[in-house]
Amino acid sequence: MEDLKTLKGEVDSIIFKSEDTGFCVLMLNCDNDLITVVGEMGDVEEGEDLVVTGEFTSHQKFGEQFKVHIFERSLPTTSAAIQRYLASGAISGIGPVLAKKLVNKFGDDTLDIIENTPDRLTEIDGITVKKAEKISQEFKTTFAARSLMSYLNKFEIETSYGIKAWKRWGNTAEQIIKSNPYVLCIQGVDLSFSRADAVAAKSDIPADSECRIKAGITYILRQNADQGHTCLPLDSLVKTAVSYLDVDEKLIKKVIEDETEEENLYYYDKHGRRFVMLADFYKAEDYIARRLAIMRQISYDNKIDFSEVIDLEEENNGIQYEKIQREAINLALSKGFLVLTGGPGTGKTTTLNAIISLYQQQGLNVMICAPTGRAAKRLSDLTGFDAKTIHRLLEVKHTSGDTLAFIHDENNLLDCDALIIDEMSMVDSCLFEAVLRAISVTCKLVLVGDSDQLPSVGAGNVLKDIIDSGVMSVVTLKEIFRQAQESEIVMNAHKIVNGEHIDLASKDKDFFFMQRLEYGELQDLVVELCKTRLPKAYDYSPIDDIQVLSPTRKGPAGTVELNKRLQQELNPPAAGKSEVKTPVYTFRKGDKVMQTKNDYEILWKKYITEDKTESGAGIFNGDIGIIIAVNKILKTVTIDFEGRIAVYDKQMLDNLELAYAITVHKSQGSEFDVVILTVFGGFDKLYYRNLLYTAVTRAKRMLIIVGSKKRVDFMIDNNKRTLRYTALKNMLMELVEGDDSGQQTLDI
Ligand SMILES: Nc1ncnc2c1ncn2[C@@H]1O[C@H](COP(=O)(O)OP(=O)(O)OP(=O)(O)O)[C@@H](O)[C@H]1O
Repeated sequence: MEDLKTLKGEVDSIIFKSEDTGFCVLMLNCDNDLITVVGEMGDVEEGEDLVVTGEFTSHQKFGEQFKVHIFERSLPTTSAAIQRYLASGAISGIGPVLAKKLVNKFGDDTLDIIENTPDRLTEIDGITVKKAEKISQEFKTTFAARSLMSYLNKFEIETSYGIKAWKRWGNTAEQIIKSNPYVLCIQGVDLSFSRADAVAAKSDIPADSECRIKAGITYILRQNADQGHTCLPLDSLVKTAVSYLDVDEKLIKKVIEDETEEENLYYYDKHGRRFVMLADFYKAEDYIARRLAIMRQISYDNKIDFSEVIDLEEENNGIQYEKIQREAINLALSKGFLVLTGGPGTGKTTTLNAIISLYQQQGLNVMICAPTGRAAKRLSDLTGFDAKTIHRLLEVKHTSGDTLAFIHDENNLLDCDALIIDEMSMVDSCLFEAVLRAISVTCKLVLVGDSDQLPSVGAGNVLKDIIDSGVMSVVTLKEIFRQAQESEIVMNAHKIVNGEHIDLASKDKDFFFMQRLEYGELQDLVVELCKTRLPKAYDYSPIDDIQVLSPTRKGPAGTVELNKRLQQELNPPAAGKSEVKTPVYTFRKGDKVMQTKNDYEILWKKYITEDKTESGAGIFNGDIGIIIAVNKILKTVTIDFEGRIAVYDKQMLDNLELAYAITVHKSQGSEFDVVILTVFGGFDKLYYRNLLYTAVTRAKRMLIIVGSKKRVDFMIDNNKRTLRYTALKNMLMELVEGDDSGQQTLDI
């Protein structure tokens, strides 16, 4: 940033412009010198005057470019520039012909007349009073957008935030932001609190102003929601807010009180302690609790015995269900609500298949879904039914402000009589609320999952809260079936979850341990296994079959470093393989990549046959794909996400990572033929039992742990279950308190 320069000139031509991000490539005419200028400059048009501050950078292929950090724009002043500006289509309703007529008539005053005395436009043939008004209005709207971008740009806030604010508040955006810059932190615009705080400080908004405290409290609650909490104890929230905002405790308490009166925040009291909840989480957990309580009540008397149909199902399938499996099937048929839980190999899928089959025999329309694409695919493979992701089932609806809404809700229910959700441990409170809103109260619901897996990425602990409430029908399968006992992956997973140390010396089955106590050696071994040993010995594909997992992103055994090594070995640079660089990674054609954030707007296309395509929107956190093309000029990357083809621009690449190695958290809900897990070094708090259990249960055929035996034992001993503050369990218990409807929690 030391060599910042300022250029002034007129926009000669626009080479590329992204409507979503505001990223532009344009030619700027600076005293008849044409300079390539790149950066986020929003809806800039040909003919405009620009003042850009930035630096010259050298591009391997395109030569010298000027990279913009800050830009200011002013409207063109000369007749020629005004004509070019209007002819470019900047103001809708004016094309090249009308632009010429206007400038011929009004010369340098054209824009002034359009803005301030539009009735004079009627002096031109064909412009009615109505059209003149419309043109003037259009000009003012466009001008307001430009003014907003320039205003934000003064604080070095990127145009992409301006575009989101503009979409949200339109013409009034600038005014709203000037009086309260913290509105930029709302969901959908998503500027960080500290950046909005910097704008406020420069705009002389006092540190103890109500708008700052409100935004600060929301920020603390949202940050904690990102860690999984749907609520926070009032005392901790106040303490954190006092130190973070450096504001008097009384003021903080008063703002929280006011916010609860406005219903932006809610209090929830449990075990004599007061908690504070953001409105969306309060409403989600409250709704879930009420709906489940109703479902429980509806099936209060349904104690029908389905033994005969279960006998028949056994006969048809040549299988004898265990007593506990029969109980689960009977509950699913009679009660209409069931949580089916248990570790690997305990018979969940077998039980589920019987439930689905019997539902269908009863003429019920059954739908099955899972939270991620990979989990849905696995479920389809195991059950033979077409399982969808929850997002696809509910169908994402686009709303202003980028908030998530679904086409299926209480006004447009899903046409199903029974819904099965697998990998329920990954479903957060808001998503489960959306599911319940989209099904009728009489729709049967079976939730399948393993509550010992890591909890959902989003806030809430739904599966565990429902189980721990003790008031809903839950069947826990504990016995490991004989076939599954053959697998050391399965047996060791159960030992891990029970806190038993495992035998790492065994070498003859599917579970291997390779000790490496030096980072370089550890990386070398991971590379060697992926690149040569496993492909040679077992014909596993390094990209499709093998997945490297690590508890952490950081450090030599973390995913960032491992990805760089693996990329270098598995997909090195080569002539004809174009690439694009981001601050963390270089992305190259052929790379295995992963989306790291839910993005409901990314468009994709799927080729069904050569000339038939299906299209849709949404690439989600954890989706893994392969880069099939890189456009170096536009800095776009085309990715094949298991058949869905999506094009990413520069900004979207921020949410993309190399995926030769991924964190255990990101692997939730997926299974891979071979998992190589690194367990060495790193922060103690990332090395705990449930994380190891989740990693081990991702492997279908082979698991190889590379690292330190001491660290593996430490993980098994560290039973710090991540504490989550949530309200659902208590809400449910309160609602059914004293109601003895005979729900069963079977734990055999
Ligand atoms: N009643 C039964 N009698 C005999 N074998 C059974 C029975 N139930 C399940 N099995 C077998 O036990 C093994 C594990 O069952 P299943 O795949 O249903 O478990 P799961 O809990 O879904 O496991 P995972 O979570 O690992 O997929 C399978 O081989 C299955 O065929």
